Amino acid sequence: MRYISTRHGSQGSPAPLNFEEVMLAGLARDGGLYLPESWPHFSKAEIAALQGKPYVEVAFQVMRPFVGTAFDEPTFRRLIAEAYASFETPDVAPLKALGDSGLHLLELFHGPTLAFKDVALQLLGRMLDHTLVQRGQHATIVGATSGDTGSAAIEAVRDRKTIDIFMLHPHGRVSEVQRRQMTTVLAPNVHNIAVQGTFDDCQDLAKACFNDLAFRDRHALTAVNSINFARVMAQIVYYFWAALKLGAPDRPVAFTVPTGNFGNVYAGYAARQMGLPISHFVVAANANDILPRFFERGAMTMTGVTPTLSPSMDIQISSNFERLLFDLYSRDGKALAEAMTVFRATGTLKVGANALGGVRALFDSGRLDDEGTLVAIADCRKRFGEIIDPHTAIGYAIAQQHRRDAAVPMIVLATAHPAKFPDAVEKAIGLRPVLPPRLADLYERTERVEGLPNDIAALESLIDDRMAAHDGSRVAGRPQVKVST
Ligand SMILES: Cc1ncc(COP(=O)(O)O)c(C=O)c1O
Ligand SMILES: N[C@@H](CCOP(=O)(O)O)C(=O)O
Repeated sequence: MRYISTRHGSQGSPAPLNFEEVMLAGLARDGGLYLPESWPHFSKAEIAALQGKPYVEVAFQVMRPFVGTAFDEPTFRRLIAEAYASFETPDVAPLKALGDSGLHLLELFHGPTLAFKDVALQLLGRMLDHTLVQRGQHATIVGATSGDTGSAAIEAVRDRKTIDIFMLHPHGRVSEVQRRQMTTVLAPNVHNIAVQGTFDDCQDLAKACFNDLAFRDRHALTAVNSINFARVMAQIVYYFWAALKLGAPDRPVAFTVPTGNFGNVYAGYAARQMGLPISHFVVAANANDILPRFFERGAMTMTGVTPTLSPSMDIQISSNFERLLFDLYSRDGKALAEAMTVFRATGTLKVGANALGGVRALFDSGRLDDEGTLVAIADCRKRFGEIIDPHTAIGYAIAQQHRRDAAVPMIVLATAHPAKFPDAVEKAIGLRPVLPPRLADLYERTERVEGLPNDIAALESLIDDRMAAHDGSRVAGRPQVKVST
C-alpha cells in the first residue's frame, strides 16, 4: 500500500511512501497528512469472519493491509500481542450496554495511562522501536498534548534507546493527574515542556519543527500525534470490534465521538470507508465548538480556546480535519493546500453546498458546556450506575439528541477513565473516583518539566541543546544513525 499527502501535487510534495516511511515521517514534508492512496475494502463475508475473534486477532486482520511488508506476520502478531497485554482486560475495549436505552459505552481507557490514546500508542511505540532497532537508527519525537496523548506516548516509549521524546503541553491547562502522569516519568529519553499557550499553540510549534526541514532532518523527527497515520490505523480497529459485538456486518451501528483533534472520529470514518456498516457519526464538542459550527454552516472559523472541564478537547484547530477535507476537495491536494494557507491567514475555511450536504448526511454534531457536562455525569450515574469522565459525558449527552433510528445501536466512545478528572467528577456526583493501585502514589512522585514561551526558536534551541548533551552521553553501542524522512 502506498500513502500520499493531503497536499500532494503542491510545492515540495513528497512522492508516495510505504507504511514504514510514513510511520517514521509523521507529518508529510509539504505540511500535509498522509493517507492511503485507496482504502482497503472488507467484504461482508470478510467482516463476518471476524465475529467472535479476540481483540488481537481483529487488530491483526484489520491492520494487516495497511502495513504491507513493514513487518512479517509473526513479528506483527507479536507486537500486537505485547501491546494489548499491557491492558487490564484481554477484551482491550469492553462494550457496555446502558440498560435497554440502545446506548452503549465503548470503554477505551483500560490501558496503562487510562485514556483511549493507549490503544494506538502502546502499539506505535513498539512498531517504532522495532523498526529503529532493525535499521540501527535513532529518532526524535516532537509531540503536542492537551493532556492524554502526552502520557500515553511517554509511557509507550520511556527508556527506549532508539527514541527521545519532547512532549509539549499547555501550561496550567491540563488536569493535575494528566500533568503528573507525564512529568513524573524521569526516564532520560523523556523531555516534558510546559508551553505558555494553548494546545493549538503546542500543535503549531510541533508542526513548525517538522516544517523546518533542516531541523527535522538533523534530529530525525517523528510523530506520535494523530498526524501519524499509524495512530489512525490502530484506532480503526475498535470501531470494527464494537460493531462486530453488536451484529456487524448484518446490523448497522452509529458512533458518538467526543472530539478535539478529529483523529478518533476520523478513524471511524476510515472504518466506514473500509466497508463497516456505520449509519452515522455524532461529533461531540465542548465549548470549543469549531467543528459543530462547521457542520452547521459549512464554514470553519477560528476563535480563541476556552478552558473547560474537558481539557483534552480544548482545541480549535483540529489537525485531522484536513484528512476529511481532502475528500471534500475531491482528493485535490493542490486545492486543499491553497485552502489551508487561506485558512491560516484569514482564520476561515468554507466549503460549497454540495460538499456540506455530503458530510451532513454522515456527521451530526453538537456541543455541551461545563454545566451540561456535570449534569450528564450525574445523569449517567443515576440512570445507569456508571461513572463517566467529562469527555465521555459530552458524548453521552449529545448522543441522545442524535439517534436517527431507534433500531440502530448508538455507541459512545468512553475516552478516559473518570479518575483522570477527579475534581469535575466529584463536583458532579459528590464522589471522588480513585486511581488504580499502580498510580496510587502519583501525587507523591517527583516531577520534571521545563517551561518555555510559545516560540519556535526557543523550542528548537532547547531540543538542539538537549540532543547535543544526550548524544555526548550516549554509551558505545547505542544506535547513533539518524533516520531521514
Ligand atoms: C479524553 C479525550 N477525549 C476526547 C479527545 C478528543 O479526541 P480527538 O482529538 O481524537 O478528536 C481527547 C484528545 O484527543 C481526549 O484525550
Ligand atoms: N486531546 C489530545 C490532543 C492531541 O491529539 P492527537 O490525537 O492528535 O494526539 C491529547 O490529549 O493530547
